[in-house]
Amino acid sequence: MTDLWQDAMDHAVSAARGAGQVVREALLEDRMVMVKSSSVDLVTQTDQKVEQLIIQSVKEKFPTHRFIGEESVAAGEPCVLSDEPTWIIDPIDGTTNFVHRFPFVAVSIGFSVNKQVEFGVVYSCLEDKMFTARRGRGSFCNGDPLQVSDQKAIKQSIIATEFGSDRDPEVVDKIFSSLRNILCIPVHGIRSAGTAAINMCLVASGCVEAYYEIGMHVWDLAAASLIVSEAGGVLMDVEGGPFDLMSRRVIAANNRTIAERISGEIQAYAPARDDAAAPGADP
Ligand SMILES: O=P(O)(O)O[C@H]1[C@H](O)[C@@H](O)[C@H](O)[C@@H](O)[C@@H]1O
Ligand SMILES: [Mg+2]
Ligand SMILES: [Mg+2]
Repeated sequence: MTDLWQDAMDHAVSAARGAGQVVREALLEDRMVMVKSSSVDLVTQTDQKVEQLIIQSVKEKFPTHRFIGEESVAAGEPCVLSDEPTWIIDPIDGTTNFVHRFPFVAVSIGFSVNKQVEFGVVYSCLEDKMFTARRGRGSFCNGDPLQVSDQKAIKQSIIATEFGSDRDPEVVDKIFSSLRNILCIPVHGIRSAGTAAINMCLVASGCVEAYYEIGMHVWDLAAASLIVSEAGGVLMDVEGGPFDLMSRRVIAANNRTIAERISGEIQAYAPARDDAAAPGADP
């Protein structure tokens, strides 16, 4: 059976590869760092350039498609997930890593129709790993199939998380309280790659059993969420409900038991949703 979105997915893979080349070249040069919501929420000209390169190339081939791009939203574009075919782009996931040359940086391209992710592409540019997933057809890394870990015991698990860019002491207290609870289960270890997309691809690859975070955005999650679920993993809200792409909260795990155990240890809070300012969104 022909796949309606195969052409778009092929384009996403080639756009991500091209973007990765730009990112690698930029790492050899001086990087001018700017800030967005706070002094630790970083952006560079490379983030902006890569996003524009991807969007322009898509517009030429798929002129009716819509976009949610991290740097476009930062520049004032609306963040609307409609039923229309929508490209959800994080040009550099791991900008802080990129700025410091910490070697985990990804280009993330998700594609949704009817608010459902149809394919996801995460290119870990420095490792040269191309993670892909097509809904219903599995997840792959450089063409090899991915499968989540079969570990059932959280006490024999590695859990990934991130600290984000919110430095409100109350939020930081909650982050540390959750981390303490999970570490003291006890688990084998806690890891942070510095990019949500790569953390989730590590879950899909079976290297870590779960990843959780509050505060990242739809562009960090869209592509990798499908890569996790197509590798056999589960996605859940941090309070145990269904995963919501726009809620800025996620647990991605190898199985439901581990996801639920983590959810029981998290001190949850609710940052403003990605669609909070969208027309018709709940206040
Ligand atoms: O801003 P970038 O580097 O695209 O994305 C990062 C998120 O902003 C941050 O909240 C998260 O902790 C980090 O993992 C993510 O990749
Ligand atoms: Mg990101
Ligand atoms: Mg980014």
